Amino acid sequence: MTQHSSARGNTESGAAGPLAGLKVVEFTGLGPGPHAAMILADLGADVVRIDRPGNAKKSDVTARGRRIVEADLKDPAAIKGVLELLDRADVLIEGFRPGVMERLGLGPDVLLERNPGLVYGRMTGWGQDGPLADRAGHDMGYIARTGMASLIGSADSAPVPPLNLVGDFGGGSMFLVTGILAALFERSSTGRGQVIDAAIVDGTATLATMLWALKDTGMWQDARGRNFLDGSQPSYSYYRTSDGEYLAVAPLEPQFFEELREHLGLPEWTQKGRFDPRKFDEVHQLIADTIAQHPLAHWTEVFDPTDACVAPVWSMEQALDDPQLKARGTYTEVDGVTQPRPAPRFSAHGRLDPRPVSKEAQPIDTVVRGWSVD
Ligand SMILES: CC(C)(COP(=O)(O)OP(=O)(O)OC[C@H]1O[C@@H](n2cnc3c(N)ncnc32)[C@H](O)[C@@H]1OP(=O)(O)O)[C@@H](O)C(=O)NCCC(=O)NCCSC(=O)C(=O)O
Repeated sequence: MTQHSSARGNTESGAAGPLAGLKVVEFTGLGPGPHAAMILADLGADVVRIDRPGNAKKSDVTARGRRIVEADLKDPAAIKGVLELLDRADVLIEGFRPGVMERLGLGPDVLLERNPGLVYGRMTGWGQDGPLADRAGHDMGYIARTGMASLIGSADSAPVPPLNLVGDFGGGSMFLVTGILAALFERSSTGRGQVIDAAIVDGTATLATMLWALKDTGMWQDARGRNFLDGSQPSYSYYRTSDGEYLAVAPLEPQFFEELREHLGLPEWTQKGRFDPRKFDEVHQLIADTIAQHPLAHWTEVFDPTDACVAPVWSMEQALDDPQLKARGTYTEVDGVTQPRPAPRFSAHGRLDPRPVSKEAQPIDTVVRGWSVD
């Protein structure tokens, strides 16, 4: 019944990329689960998304590159088709509250018994166990409990939410993808799949390992607005230009700060003074006053050819015209929708293009037939 010896079996996706032939079933969730499924699809996997009836037409670009089947999972007849699909799958992704899949008869015990090679990816905020496992949550709360939110923002203000990039995607989807790929590697020698319990709190904590290392060596304070990477130090800060835009100024190393100093005409003592908290305000003011004299375009022209580690703070739209990103083709357009291109890049495949968003559901039987058992 299972096909776990082959991650490159029959598919209808015809996709290019290192994961071509990998069969993935995604149960539509929020944020990180769909993002992880998107990354696998971007890299060529044949991802089939199981959505609620009527939802396919609402798909947005985060659903790119997938085929969609609609199924009412509370209907036993629909579950039968879903089980047939999962019998043929390499990977499952779900992001419901713990226990939801079990109540649907789609828990890991049932599915791994039927398909021992299945890699069963579970994406949650709190994890599959612990006192909060059953509680609802969002990115903001997950990163708050890891101690990370307390470090972002200035000393005299509330923490600043780093959008949902740190928790949902940095600590969430990226670790789910890592777990899935690691389990597939292990399966290639054992033939067996396993359950991946990807919790945003665990991933976020691991993302911050360097901060724990710095704290251990006395180079990091457990407080907001007191550390060299949080914008409080003058040579790692945002500065306002004469046209009301912002410049990111980040020459941490002496040789790079020296380039900044020369181009801004700062006095020599600022090289050392920038690390002295008693001089922070003075150095900050000197840099701010100089940068405020010209518009962003001027500073970009001055600093782009240097190693001063200075960059314009673009809006999303401005980023599309950034010369470096344009040269790399970081963004592209598919069916009239601007979006980031798949990352990373593979020498064997060149630059990958995103596949379009499908807004039409396919019958599940068609997909099952296409995923023939080897
Ligand atoms: C996000 C949630 C709090 C949302 O909670 P709920 O809306 O109560 O959803 P649950 O997951 O508990 O349950 C989903 C229910 O939908 C049912 N369900 C799901 N799909 C279907 C289909 N296709 N058909 C019929 N029924 C369905 C499923 O059986 C469950 O029913 P019952 O079993 O009958 O209940 C939770 O899913 C969760 O904790 N997920 C893990 C963490 C997470 O994803 N957090 C948000 C990250 S995004 C983020 O932080 C951000 O955007 O910000």
